[in-house]
Amino acid sequence: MALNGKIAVVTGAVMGIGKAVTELLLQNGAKVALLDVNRIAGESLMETLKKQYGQERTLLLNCNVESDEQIKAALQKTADTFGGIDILCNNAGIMNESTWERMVSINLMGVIRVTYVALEHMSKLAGGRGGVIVNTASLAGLGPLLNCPVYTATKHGVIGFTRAMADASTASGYGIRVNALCPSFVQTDLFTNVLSILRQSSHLAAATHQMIEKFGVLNVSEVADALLELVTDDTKNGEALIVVPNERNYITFPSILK
Ligand SMILES: NC(=O)c1ccc[n+]([C@@H]2O[C@H](COP(=O)([O-])OP(=O)(O)OC[C@H]3O[C@@H](n4cnc5c(N)ncnc54)[C@H](O)[C@@H]3O)[C@@H](O)[C@H]2O)c1
Ligand SMILES: CCCCC[C@H](O)/C=C/C=C\C=C\C=C\[C@@H](O)[C@@H](O)CCCC(=O)O
Repeated sequence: MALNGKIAVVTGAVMGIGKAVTELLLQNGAKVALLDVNRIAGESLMETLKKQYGQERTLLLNCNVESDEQIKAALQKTADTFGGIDILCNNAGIMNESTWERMVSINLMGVIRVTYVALEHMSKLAGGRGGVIVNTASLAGLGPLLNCPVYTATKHGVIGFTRAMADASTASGYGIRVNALCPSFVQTDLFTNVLSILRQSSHLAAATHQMIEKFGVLNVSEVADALLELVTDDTKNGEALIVVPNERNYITFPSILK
């Protein structure tokens, strides 16, 4: 998929990975609707983006992915403003085991909610143009992070949902590719905040720090570049792309599961 003129929706767009994804999509000629709950950071980012990319290529929408009503309004506003939706980046997510039910509602259910509403705009069966959906999972979606079992479950769920939706799209003729992005640790507020929480539960902190040593820490640009590959490579559907520093690999799932 060539990005010039394409219309993208990014959730969790104003900080961290989502901000880097938004900027990379704009650099490649797309229009971007930024969906987020952080108004202050969003308004500050929009000032920068409008100066760099003009007034017409970005749209900031206050949207909590826990709210079906807000999601429907945001995607309708995007379609009305830009003329449709070609790309969806389900990126919004949190890491807080002490509010695990909210984390499930955002990390997994949020991906499901936004995907289902986006199908009404993107699917060729609904009069859409087709397109691509990339869900930000995690390396913790492929293997356990012992200090955050519920987070691990949400990311495993994102990958399962992604692969099932990819198969459903192919079988149904939606014309939509659906892929998962699985970064290791990334230098963002989410990562920094978790490290500070971990200090309070030292019995697991050591093991987590060993994993950080093992997998390394990515910068957000490396993650955004990997997402761009999933968006632009029309051969990718139902894939899970692992991203670690200086390396990217597509996971091969057991053939019995294909
Ligand atoms: N940082 C990492 O180590 C890492 C690694 C792998 C995957 N991930 C995943 O990447 C995604 C982005 O994480 P990040 O590290 O950039 O985090 P971040 O905290 O830097 O940014 C997350 C963004 O999502 C927004 N957000 C949070 N809850 C929301 C909601 N209910 N509705 C809408 N927006 C909401 C926040 O306001 C923020 O702008 C998450 O899904 C996370 O699980 C992060
Ligand atoms: C503590 C910060 C939370 C960040 C969450 C974010 O999604 C990042 C996750 C990054 C890496 C996850 C790694 C999971 C690894 C498991 O699959 C397991 O294989 C680890 C085994 C480690 C070892 O000792 O070999």
